[in-house]
Amino acid sequence: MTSSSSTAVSELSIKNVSIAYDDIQIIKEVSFSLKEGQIGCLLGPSGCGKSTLLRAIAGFEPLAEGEIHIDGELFASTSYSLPPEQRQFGMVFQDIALFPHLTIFENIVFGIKHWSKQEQIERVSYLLELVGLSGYETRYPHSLSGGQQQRIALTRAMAPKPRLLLMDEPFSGLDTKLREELVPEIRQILLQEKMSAILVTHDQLEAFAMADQVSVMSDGYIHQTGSAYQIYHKPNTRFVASFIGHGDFLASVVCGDDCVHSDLGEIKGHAPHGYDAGEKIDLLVRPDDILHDDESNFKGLIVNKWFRGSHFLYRVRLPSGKVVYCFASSHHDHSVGQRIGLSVHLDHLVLFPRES
Ligand SMILES: Nc1ncnc2c1ncn2[C@@H]1O[C@H](COP(=O)(O)OP(=O)(O)OP(=O)(O)O)[C@@H](O)[C@H]1O
Repeated sequence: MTSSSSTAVSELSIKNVSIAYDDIQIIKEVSFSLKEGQIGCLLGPSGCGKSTLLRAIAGFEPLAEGEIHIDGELFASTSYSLPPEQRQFGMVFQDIALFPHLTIFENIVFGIKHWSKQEQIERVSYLLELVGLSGYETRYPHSLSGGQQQRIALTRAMAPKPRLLLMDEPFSGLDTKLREELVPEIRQILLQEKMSAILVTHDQLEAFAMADQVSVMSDGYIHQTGSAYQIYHKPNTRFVASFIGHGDFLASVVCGDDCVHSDLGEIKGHAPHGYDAGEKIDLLVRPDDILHDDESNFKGLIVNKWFRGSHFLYRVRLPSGKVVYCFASSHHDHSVGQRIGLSVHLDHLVLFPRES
């Protein structure tokens, strides 16, 4: 086999997949697809089933229901499973697991030893340049920093030109600063290689920085699959609304086809919301919907505050007694117990049926 015999771009389709351990359903009828060359993310709290779903895609878990296809070809169903080694997928894990006794070159060619020597040399040289580590061929893993080792782990997984790259919390062992640098860098590398990939993470900022589409999971279900913008601004369930970013639900009443009456007064949206006048609903309010404004007569009492460098995040008690988040520029340093002016910037109404 030569390097040209495998493809680096694939479309993945997960249809109605369920997975069970000892009759306990862990993954429940999940469906999503990933276009070729795109990066998807499975995002959710610990124990929601992200790794289980990723392992099933890799071929390590049997399906209790559903099908997995790559480019229209059946990879797994309840009665069939293409063996993992025949799927041509690459994998990167949190535990970097480079072989310590092998050089960087030997680590990277591990999955392409059947290629000709010349092809191996060209592939390693190309990939090392891509990840900014040209000339590291003869070094050993212990002489590399954590970020460099993770880049090599990625390089090793990409070397055979996998049809799909699966990454399970690959950045969680790295410190925050390094992660912030490395994540967008790796996204660029994957885009440049047009490599389809799926990232598992519980960190939403990492998901936002890496993925074209994010599937938000909870308790074995996928609640929503969409862009970072969609899941933040147009969450389709209460779970997504509260898991992604900060937010509060204000018990409100519909007062027209594009407006609601809430603790913030009457709020008019820019589009019809689909609820009937008089209906009781909950309105999602994000910190960036309520801004500190010295000129405003609408006041809130600060009950908590967090300095975030570029801004302050305040918890403020509204005149109604309800407590909400509020954004302020970092120069507006007020104390807990102080009353500050608030202005409401909310015209995209996200409403949910009232919970009793
Ligand atoms: N081999 C197994 N046998 C039985 N139950 C398992 C097995 N592997 C995982 N589970 C259970 O399945 C559920 C989902 O686990 P999974 O590791 O997929 O979650 P996760 O979202 O990746 O969590 P984390 O972010 O903590 O890694 C958990 O309740 C876990 O205890």
